[in-house]
Amino acid sequence: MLDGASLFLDFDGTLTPIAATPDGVAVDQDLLRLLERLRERLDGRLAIVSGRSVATLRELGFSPFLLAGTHGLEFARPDGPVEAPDRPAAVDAAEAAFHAFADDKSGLLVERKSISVGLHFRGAPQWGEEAGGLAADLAARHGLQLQPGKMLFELRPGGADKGSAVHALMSRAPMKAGTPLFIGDDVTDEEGFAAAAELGGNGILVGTPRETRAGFSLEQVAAVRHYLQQGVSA
Ligand SMILES: O=P(O)(O)OC[C@H]1O[C@H](O[C@H]2O[C@H](CO)[C@@H](O)[C@H](O)[C@H]2O)[C@H](O)[C@@H](O)[C@@H]1O
Repeated sequence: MLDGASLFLDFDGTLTPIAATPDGVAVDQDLLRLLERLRERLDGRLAIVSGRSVATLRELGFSPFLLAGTHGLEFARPDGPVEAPDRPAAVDAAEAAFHAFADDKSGLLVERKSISVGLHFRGAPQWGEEAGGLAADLAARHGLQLQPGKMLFELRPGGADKGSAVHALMSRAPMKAGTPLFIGDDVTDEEGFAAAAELGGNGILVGTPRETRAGFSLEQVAAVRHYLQQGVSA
């Protein structure tokens, strides 16, 4: 399936196991070398499509790759400038409200991102329902998009998702020369799977089986790594 593919890779939960906190993830040199070799084999048709900001993806080591960050709101060519909307004042207001809710509750964490903000409750799942209610209220009040994730509620500007990112990248070189294959684990990856299918490609869901628009599955991050390694050596 990798032959002739334009490969779209999610990051958290796909290329690296889920960690207790956003800062707890690590990107090893073996992974970066593997992705570089794969990109070479695919004539450049490899992109990382993540909920992380482009700035964070670059801090993690992905500067030399084609990137779509913040769930399709930001784009950057390898080592090139970042195309992104400005951070709206509404996101700052939501961030302040998240802090007012979270700062006196052990285990909750507010993640400030370039043009969005996340409220993580992995360290305090008992607050998940209330955190979701707050995030929904703030989304409605400030005209923001509510993006649920894994033990996480994010608020961001609307108008894009991982599906629109796939469509945008597939309209340009180098990705447009291949058939899209989207690999991801999260609900936010479903739009990516759907877009890949609309364009004649497919998706691979990583992790616990669920209703999905992906046609294939891999059970865990280690299996993704193995699959990509096979793609390089085939
Ligand atoms: O689209 P992705 O690359 O999968 O990014 C989605 C979000 O991932 C991060 O949060 C998730 O991973 C954390 C580290 O493993 C984990 O602690 C958290 O519970 C998960 O929700 C990241 O922090 C977010 O900014 C991304 O949007």
